[in-house]
Amino acid sequence: MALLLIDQGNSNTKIQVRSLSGEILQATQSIVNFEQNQFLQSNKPPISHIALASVAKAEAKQWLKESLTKQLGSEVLLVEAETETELSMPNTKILNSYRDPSQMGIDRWLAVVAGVTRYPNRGIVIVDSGSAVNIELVNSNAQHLGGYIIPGFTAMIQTLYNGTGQVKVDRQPDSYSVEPGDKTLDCVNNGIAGAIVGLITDSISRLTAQSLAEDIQVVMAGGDSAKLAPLISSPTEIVPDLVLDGLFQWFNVKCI
Ligand SMILES: Nc1ncnc2c1ncn2[C@@H]1O[C@H](COP(=O)(O)OP(=O)(O)OP(=O)(O)O)[C@@H](O)[C@H]1O
Ligand SMILES: CC(C)(CO)[C@@H](O)C(=O)NCCC(=O)O
Ligand SMILES: [K+]
Repeated sequence: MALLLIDQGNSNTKIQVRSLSGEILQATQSIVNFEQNQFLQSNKPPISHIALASVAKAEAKQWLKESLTKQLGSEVLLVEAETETELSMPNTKILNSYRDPSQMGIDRWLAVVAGVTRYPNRGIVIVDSGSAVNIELVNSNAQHLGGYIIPGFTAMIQTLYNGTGQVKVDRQPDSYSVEPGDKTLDCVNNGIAGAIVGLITDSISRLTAQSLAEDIQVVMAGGDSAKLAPLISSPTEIVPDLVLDGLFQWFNVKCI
């Protein structure tokens, strides 16, 4: 018996097959063609449960849900953000800041589930830098204090490229700097890196002030985390599969 976990983002869909005890048996970054998908056809042990966390457009989510049921013959459990979620550790539940949790992207909530599971009783700032960058502030009582959503690096570059006559930067550097630039390329790249790093740094300061904690842990996921992490002065851990880890924790508590 195995569990299929899916994180459908706005650009990529990450997938893992795990045993019911959490061991990762298979992992892949994308599924394009279900009918020919070796990944889903070669599964041993057979998949008994499917959990889907999606922030994609309604049609893409529906297509994925239907394709999975057709291909694998199991119902798909569609996971959604909620007011509070019990964790596997005793007496720990995470509390949502959203008045209407149905408006919160499930990837954000699962990142909080995974972050608190990794760092219970600790103030955490979670940064997921993908198509969008979202930042979550969580205090040491597992209360989500709110967060931020800004365009990702690529989206910011594209906005300048499309919206101006002369700011035609079309590539990102291999590493980020926040030094003031002396040519267009550096002004744009360092400016965008500075905007993201500045918001992360401000989030750390806010959480420190609000929760009277000094040892804030930063947890990062998403395509830009390796480039952003060196610019953050607080302890930082990169957890590439943070959302899938959270999805497993969620399933483990609710369904196993
Ligand atoms: N080699 C790379 N290839 C693609 N993107 C990269 C690479 N290196 C860094 N990036 C950055 O990673 C971002 C994509 O990150 P990620 O793969 O986490 O996005 P995503 O899965 O589309 O996010 P979402 O969950 O929002 O859909 C790009 O916007 C880009 O800024
Ligand atoms: C912010 C993103 C795009 C990050 O993937 C996603 O979590 C989302 O679509 N959220 C919905 C809006 C919200 O969380 O308030
Ligand atoms: K993101």
